Amino acid sequence: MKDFNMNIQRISDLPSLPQRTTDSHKGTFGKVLIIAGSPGMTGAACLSGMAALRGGSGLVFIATPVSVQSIVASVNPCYLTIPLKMDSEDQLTPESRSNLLDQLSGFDAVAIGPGCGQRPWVRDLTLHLYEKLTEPLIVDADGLNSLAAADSPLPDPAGPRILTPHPGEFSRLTNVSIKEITANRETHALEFARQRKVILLLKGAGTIITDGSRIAVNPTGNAGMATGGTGDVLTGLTTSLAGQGLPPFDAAQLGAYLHGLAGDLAADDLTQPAMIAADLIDYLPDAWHEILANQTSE
Ligand SMILES: NC(=O)C1=CN([C@@H]2O[C@H](COP(=O)(O)OP(=O)(O)OC[C@H]3O[C@@H](n4cnc5c(N)ncnc54)[C@H](O)[C@@H]3O)[C@@H](O)[C@H]2O)[C@@H](O)CC1
Ligand SMILES: Nc1ncnc2c1ncn2[C@@H]1O[C@H](COP(=O)(O)OP(=O)(O)O)[C@@H](O)[C@H]1O
Ligand SMILES: [Mg+2]
Repeated sequence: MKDFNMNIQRISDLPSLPQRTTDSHKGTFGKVLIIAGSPGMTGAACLSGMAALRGGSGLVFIATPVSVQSIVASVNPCYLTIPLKMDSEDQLTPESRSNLLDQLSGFDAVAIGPGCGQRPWVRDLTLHLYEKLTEPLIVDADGLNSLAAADSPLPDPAGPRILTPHPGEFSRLTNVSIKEITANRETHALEFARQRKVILLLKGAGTIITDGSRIAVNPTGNAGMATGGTGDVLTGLTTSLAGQGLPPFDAAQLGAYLHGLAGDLAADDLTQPAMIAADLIDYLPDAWHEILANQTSE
């Protein structure tokens, strides 16, 4: 039985936004960590970090391999970076791993996966965080591929989890073909979220957000967003909203809505063929304007 009780018809259907009182400070809007990037895929780390900033986070940290830390850090001065040091087996050195894990409780939300590559350290860290992290964890891209490659069945997670696969990543996670997933998106999404006790955000035209019982189909977005890096932007945005204290379902739903709205505004100005993922970052302020204006007027 399909339960589409969460379709957004009006902006006022959206989850409530984090409120900004005059005495707010950086800590009010969350401190988030995004574990992302690798040689050749530093863009994914930068895009998700910048999206988290434009999502309203107070502080954004990007943990990235030390070999690309200066590249990532050079792209935007507003986020901070944490170096990940690897050993000869391409695992985190014990010092680097404990340094990172010791800091985790200080973050309000953590993301792993964009541009990480399918490396031993990514698999080890993703599985550890997925099982043990008590804060919200957003798993995307190579984090999802790590979960899919896990030998044993996924454990029940210790905290809220938001998984953000596109159909290709979801096919790896479920061993269901992309064709079958695309033909029965809601059924497969509901079942996965219910079985794994996670929030699933299944990307595509009409992104689905479900916790296994509620389901929302995102009405914003367009085919101009079929360009590399737009999913990395969504990861940053969703992580930012979760880090600002939105319940995970709401963070995913509002993240998808804002992301697609920025895409629609970008397409109006730039055309669908010409828009790129970085434009979504530039159009997020306009998307926020539209949502904030409507929230006060309705
Ligand atoms: N500038 C950068 O640094 C970028 C880095 N990226 C990273 O590249 C890595 C690989 O991710 P990719 O997604 O590119 O590669 P994947 O191999 O995971 O996924 C691409 C394949 O998934 C399938 N697919 C995706 N969306 C689909 C849909 N809506 N319907 C049907 N099939 C669909 C297609 O077969 C497609 O070829 C990730 O770590 C990602 O974060 C990408 O995000 C692109 C930009
Ligand atoms: N035709 C489309 N209509 C609406 N949104 C789309 C369309 N094609 C792609 N998108 C959106 O673009 C993003 C692509 O994510 P993903 O494939 O992970 O990109 P990347 O990994 O390159 O960053 C998703 O949010 C998806 O919903
Ligand atoms: Mg992606």
